[in-house]
Amino acid sequence: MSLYCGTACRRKFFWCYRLLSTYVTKTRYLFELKEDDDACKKAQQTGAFYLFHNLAPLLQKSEHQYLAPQYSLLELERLLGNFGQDSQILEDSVLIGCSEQQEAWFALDLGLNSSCSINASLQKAEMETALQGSFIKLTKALFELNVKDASLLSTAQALLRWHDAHQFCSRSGQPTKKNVSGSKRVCPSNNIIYYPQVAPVVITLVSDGTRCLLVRQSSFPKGMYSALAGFCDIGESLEETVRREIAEEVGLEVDRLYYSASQHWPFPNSTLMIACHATVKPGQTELQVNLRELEAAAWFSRDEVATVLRRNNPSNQQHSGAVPFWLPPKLAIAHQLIKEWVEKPTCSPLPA
Ligand SMILES: NC(=O)c1ccc[n+]([C@@H]2O[C@H](COP(=O)([O-])OP(=O)(O)OC[C@H]3O[C@@H](n4cnc5c(N)ncnc54)[C@H](O)[C@@H]3O)[C@@H](O)[C@H]2O)c1
Ligand SMILES: [Mg+2]
Repeated sequence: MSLYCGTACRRKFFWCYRLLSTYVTKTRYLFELKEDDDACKKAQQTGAFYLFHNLAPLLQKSEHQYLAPQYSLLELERLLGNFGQDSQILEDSVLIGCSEQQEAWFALDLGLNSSCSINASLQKAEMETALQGSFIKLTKALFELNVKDASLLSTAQALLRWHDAHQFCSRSGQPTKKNVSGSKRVCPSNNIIYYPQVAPVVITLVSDGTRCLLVRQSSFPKGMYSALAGFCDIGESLEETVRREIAEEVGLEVDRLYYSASQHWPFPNSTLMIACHATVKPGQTELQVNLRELEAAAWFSRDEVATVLRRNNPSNQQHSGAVPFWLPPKLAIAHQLIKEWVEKPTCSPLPA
């Protein structure tokens, strides 16, 4: 096919373009911004910025939840000017998404010490006053954000953290340079390209048919039980990770395995949580808890779990000195997995 195919072809392209869904158009636009530094710089002119300070997002408290305010490039430049700061810090911003109307969204950390920002450590309290908000740890705020902001800020924090931790090439020791969107970093001395990393983690709700297995680590908030989770080792398939983790942590052998859903999880670093249901053979349910990994593990009936899901707020629970039993909050995939088990006793098997 020749490169130039005339009016008919242009018309065809026009119709193809018109037929693209909003989702596809948005995805193609984001792809262009990731690849093309000039296009991304242009998008910053009309884009919106979310602010962080040492990886804590700037939030404003409304009646029942936190809201994440956005700022235009002009507003940011004015703000930086008021604080006597160089607008060079804007080069540290990372692309985190865009609206359906193709307004690009960026995240910028005003408190991290980055190689390309001269005065990166701005006064936190003064910034908060000027911005009429507070920089709040994501571990505290995540569950009080709407779904869209929770997802955007999780992505933003993961990307900002990755850039902060990958300032130097692990081969040459030289400073790496980020592209405008922040989708990669390159070592100018040897052209090695570094891409943001995600660690795959499986999270599995094990059932014996009538009961499910819930576990707790000593690091969990008091009284909270969750499904069993573990990082994938190099060389493993997801199925192998599930079998190994369950054997390692509670001494059980998996009989059948079903995929459920997945979720990006920002804590403690960026992980991709892959959620599964698993069953063990009837009669092979005796737990041998690995106390190096877990503080406790136990079987719970459907009724017990359903009751806890209905009143799942530790502070609402009336208890006479006893530690309340509760489950992870709605936003966590563990919650969705447990709810799915309570509502749908049988799940469809993983497609071959
Ligand atoms: N979103 C949810 O609903 C949910 C629920 C439970 C756990 N999680 C997340 O799952 C993750 C893994 O759970 P776990 O702690 O039981 O895993 P785990 O059972 O694999 O134990 C953690 C240990 O694995 C090792 N490890 C191997 N690869 C690692 C890597 N890439 N990063 C960090 N440590 C690594 C470390 O020694 C670490 O102490 C945790 O980060 C936790 O935040 C999320
Ligand atoms: Mg684990």
